[in-house]
Amino acid sequence: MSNSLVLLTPSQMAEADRLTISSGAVDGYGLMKRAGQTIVSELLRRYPHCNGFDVLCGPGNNGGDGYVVARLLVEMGVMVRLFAHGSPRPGSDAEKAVQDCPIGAQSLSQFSVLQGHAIVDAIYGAGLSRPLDDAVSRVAKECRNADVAVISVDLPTGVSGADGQVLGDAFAADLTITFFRLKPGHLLEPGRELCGETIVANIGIPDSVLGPIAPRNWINQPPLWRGDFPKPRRNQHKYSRGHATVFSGGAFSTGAARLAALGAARAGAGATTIYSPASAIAVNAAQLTSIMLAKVDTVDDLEEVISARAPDAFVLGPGFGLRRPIREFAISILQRGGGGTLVMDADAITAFRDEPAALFTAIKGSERAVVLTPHEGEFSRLFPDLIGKVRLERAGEAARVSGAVIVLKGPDTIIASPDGRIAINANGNPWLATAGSGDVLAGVIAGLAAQKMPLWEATCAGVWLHAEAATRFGPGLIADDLPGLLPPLLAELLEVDQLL
Ligand SMILES: NC(=O)C1=CN([C@@H]2O[C@H](COP(=O)(O)OP(=O)(O)OC[C@H]3O[C@@H](n4cnc5c(N)ncnc54)[C@H](O)[C@@H]3O)[C@@H](O)[C@H]2O)[C@@H](O)CC1
Ligand SMILES: [K+]
Repeated sequence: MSNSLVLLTPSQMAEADRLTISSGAVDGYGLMKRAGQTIVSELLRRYPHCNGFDVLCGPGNNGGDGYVVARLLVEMGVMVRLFAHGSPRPGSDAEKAVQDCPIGAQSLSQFSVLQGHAIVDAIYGAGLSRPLDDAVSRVAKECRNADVAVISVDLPTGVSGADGQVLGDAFAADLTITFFRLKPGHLLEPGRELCGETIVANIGIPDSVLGPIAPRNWINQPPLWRGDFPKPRRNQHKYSRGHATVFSGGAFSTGAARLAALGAARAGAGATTIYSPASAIAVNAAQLTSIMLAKVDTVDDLEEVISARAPDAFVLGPGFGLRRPIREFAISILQRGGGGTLVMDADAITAFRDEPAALFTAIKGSERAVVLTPHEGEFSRLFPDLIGKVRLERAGEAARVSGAVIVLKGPDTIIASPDGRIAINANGNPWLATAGSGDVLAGVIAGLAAQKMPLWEATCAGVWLHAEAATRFGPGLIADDLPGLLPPLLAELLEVDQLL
């Protein structure tokens, strides 16, 4: 699993600093000087024409980075105005940085925006622990409302590195420079938006510190799961490649199932079948070519089709409707042995709002693995106890409570495994906010799971592929386009030139 995709919480980052310092490789002030040096290089490269920099320093090490930046800029003859909020603890690295800084600081309360100056925000970073006080909020607001470039050190002051939430108020940066690894707050909204462009600087912390830290959060990018991505083999037949199935809604709502089925088939399932109620068979039949069709109205019908040809994956929920026996279908699939995966989306999630515990018990007692793909509304129906917690915590807790892989959908989709691993998706885009796109996603995940890709990895891959397809298509995307956009992405992932 790729080391470069690791996300570190602020406390894990503090541990990375501590391990680096205790290894003797570099001391704390040395790390701070390297951080300051990197920031200054970026400032000079990106803002060569500004009249000067206003460096705003807090009382901790984030402020310490700011004092190093101010010193280096002054030494280069650049105009600097320095503003301090609180003073560093005696004996701290930040205090050393103050002592080495050739210019004095005014109080932050004296600050007002000066046209032509860029702002270096070094008030709080990883140590932010409570809402900003009025003095800092006022400056954050003034900078947000002014036409001025803001460069934030580590994180925009006010944004929590742990979860991207705003504590009281926050700066909105054009550029955020963080160190060693991204933090969840750089990817989770609203933090991501407030960071502007984010870059990760190497300040000499060795990758070896990640061993003892054992991180559990990652950015969702192909190196996270490429090694598990299903590779077709010459000796496979269609069923051994993986059989995915999708439950259709009634005659007036069959499209969602077809979108999911096409998603599964394009993701590489060798065979895909739609289980349709008798009332919708004619509508489905008229629209399907390579996708197979079977009649399923009752739990008995379901048992029969499963016995005839045990599927590797099921998609239940999209367009299904709540008046038909959706809970019974879910429970029947879970209680029947046979392995494989059940992807539950939309109505399949909502159907259990009055008895979520019954679903979780069935999932935990089942031989099958489950993925739940709720958006926020569906999530709160199934996990009302978790309302009020931040998204990252909610997704992780929901996975533990339910025993399912959770895809908490949004601009920053989170994929949480019951074993505690979490990936945050970073390639989401506005084009995906279109009817039916979630149905395709459920199908793609089922298609990958049907090929025996490990489930959390399959889910991460599905979320990434789905978003990447939309990004490459851009404006005008409708969900019908998505399955057809997958082949070139698969070709890249599989490096087909080398495969055959
Ligand atoms: N050796 C290290 O640990 C390194 C740390 N670095 C910098 O150090 C930063 C973390 O430093 P710190 O842990 O000192 O934390 P911060 O500098 O972010 O915060 C300082 C302290 O302010 C107080 N505080 C937090 N929120 C507050 C609020 N809203 N109002 C008033 N006071 C508040 C807390 O007691 C906190 O410890 C990173 O963001 C990074 O910029 C870098 O210099 C690289 C090396
Ligand atoms: K900051």
